[in-house]
Amino acid sequence: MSELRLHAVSLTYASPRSDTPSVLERLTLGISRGEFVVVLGQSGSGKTSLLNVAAGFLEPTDGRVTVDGQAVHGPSAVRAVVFQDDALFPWLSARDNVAFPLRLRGVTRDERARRADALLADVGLEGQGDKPIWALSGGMRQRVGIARALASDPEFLLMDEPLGALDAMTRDQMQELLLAVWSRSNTGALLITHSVEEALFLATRVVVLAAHPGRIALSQEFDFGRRFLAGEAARALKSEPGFVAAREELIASIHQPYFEVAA
Ligand SMILES: Nc1ncnc2c1ncn2[C@@H]1O[C@H](COP(=O)(O)OP(=O)(O)OP(=O)(O)O)[C@@H](O)[C@H]1O
Repeated sequence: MSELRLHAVSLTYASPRSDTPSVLERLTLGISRGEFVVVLGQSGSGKTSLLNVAAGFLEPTDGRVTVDGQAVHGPSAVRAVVFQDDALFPWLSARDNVAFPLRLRGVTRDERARRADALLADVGLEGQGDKPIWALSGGMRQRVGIARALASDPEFLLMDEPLGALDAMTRDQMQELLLAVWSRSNTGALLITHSVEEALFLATRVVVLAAHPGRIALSQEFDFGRRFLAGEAARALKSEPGFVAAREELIASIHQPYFEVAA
């Protein structure tokens, strides 16, 4: 089983001051294919920094990042990233946005269009390929972003607040879609969110970061998402006593002093 792993990763942003504190300190975290890891933590606890290190956008100051034990440096198609603001090319159609990574890989024009349309259908946008980006709603744009990330056939899907800008109803629908896409694509997912409910619903494992310096304060497994995929209703799961109790415990843990655990 393929694994993306951060080994004792520390990160300090370059600063002229020598006493700049670490943003991440000796943080160890593994994400296997088939796992859905969701990271919670107070603002400034280092969540985005952690994702940027995992994606290869930032090189750790200390420690290392591996995929299947092999050290990785820099971004790669194996670790696809979905951003909060979708980061699409506004002058291209939905299809051409999704096809873009395929174009970089030299896939022929017809094959690109065929695969892009299939990926759009996978995220519920069948027949919408010709639409320009500006004609799509926020939720639809985010779906195009997810389809584009999947186009490179990644092993890992890294998502920084992908649903943060959406209204509550669209966000609920997109959570369900994310679970379906994750399950079908058999990727390892790493998602950052400020929503404890979203974390609980999606995650096979929730990781809470403690701040200053960013480190893992809590790592706990859940199965609400898997139960949803097995046919249970989302609303029923989210109002279950076990879900509500876990939500309250996670909220409390985000605001507490911590001891360190390895994930
Ligand atoms: N490019 C940068 N240069 C210097 N410091 C940075 C940079 N990016 C982030 N930081 C600092 O690193 C710390 C962690 O930031 P990060 O964005 O990773 O936290 P976060 O948990 O994602 O926060 P939020 O929930 O508000 O998005 C913060 O103190 C932030 O000010």
